[in-house]
Amino acid sequence: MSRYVLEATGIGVRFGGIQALRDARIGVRPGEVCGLIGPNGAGKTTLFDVVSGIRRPDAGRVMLDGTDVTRRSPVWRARHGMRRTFQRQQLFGQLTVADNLVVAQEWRGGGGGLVADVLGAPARRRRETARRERAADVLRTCGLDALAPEYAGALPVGRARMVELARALADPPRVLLLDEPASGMTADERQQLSAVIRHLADEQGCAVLLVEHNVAFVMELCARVVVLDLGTVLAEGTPAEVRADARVREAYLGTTA
Ligand SMILES: Nc1ncnc2c1ncn2[C@@H]1O[C@H](COP(=O)(O)OP(=O)(O)OP(=O)(O)O)[C@@H](O)[C@H]1O
Repeated sequence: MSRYVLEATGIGVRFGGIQALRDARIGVRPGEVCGLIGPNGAGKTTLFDVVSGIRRPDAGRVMLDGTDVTRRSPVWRARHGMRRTFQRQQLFGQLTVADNLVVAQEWRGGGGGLVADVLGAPARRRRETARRERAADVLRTCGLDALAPEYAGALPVGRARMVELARALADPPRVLLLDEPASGMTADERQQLSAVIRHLADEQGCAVLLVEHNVAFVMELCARVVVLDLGTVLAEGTPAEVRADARVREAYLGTTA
């Protein structure tokens, strides 16, 4: 089995008197879809924040492709192929769906700076065209092409969530972190979401880690599931192994699956 492209080990995070994470760990391999589940307050979002670089842990380390990135910024991690979405939507509501995806590629710079922007230098225009084409491709992959000219702020929640995913894909990620991607989606939308995530993992070798409260969705999509409880890993394995685990049933699944 291939090694982890993303691995966090021994992670500890404390908020005042609350030990949110204690010796927590998570790893994802290229082409793997891994689910992170657990009861409210288990520490899932905190672990996500540590992995994506938003929060520095008090203990432990995060490795990306064999490099210790524990002290690297979220931007540095993004430049090295890591993308994430958030529980709360982060789209630019006054921009169209297509423009949201174009903007997501702007961090690479346009080439030539402000002067090139103002003068409309050919290299700048070519880059803009390439970004628009890339945006159109990703929207097609996500089944969103019809929404390209719509304002992102006017979309129903399930569609907006899908656009968030599309935006995270505008620059092809090697590691994708999805926080509650299916929340607010209809059953059809969830199915479409699953298909896009599977395509990313299977065809592009992307490593996907997702936090999701919809346990049925996780169990169907993910090859491996990690269960967090009280800030530490309670169990880990295939969906069938996790479902059969007595401690997991007692702490979590007993009431939800
Ligand atoms: N900024 C913060 N300040 C203080 N305590 C926090 C903070 N963020 C999280 N916590 C606490 O840390 C623990 C883990 O929270 P976290 O949000 O990571 O859990 P979660 O598993 O994502 O929960 P949920 O499923 O409800 O989103 C909880 O006890 C929470 O109250």
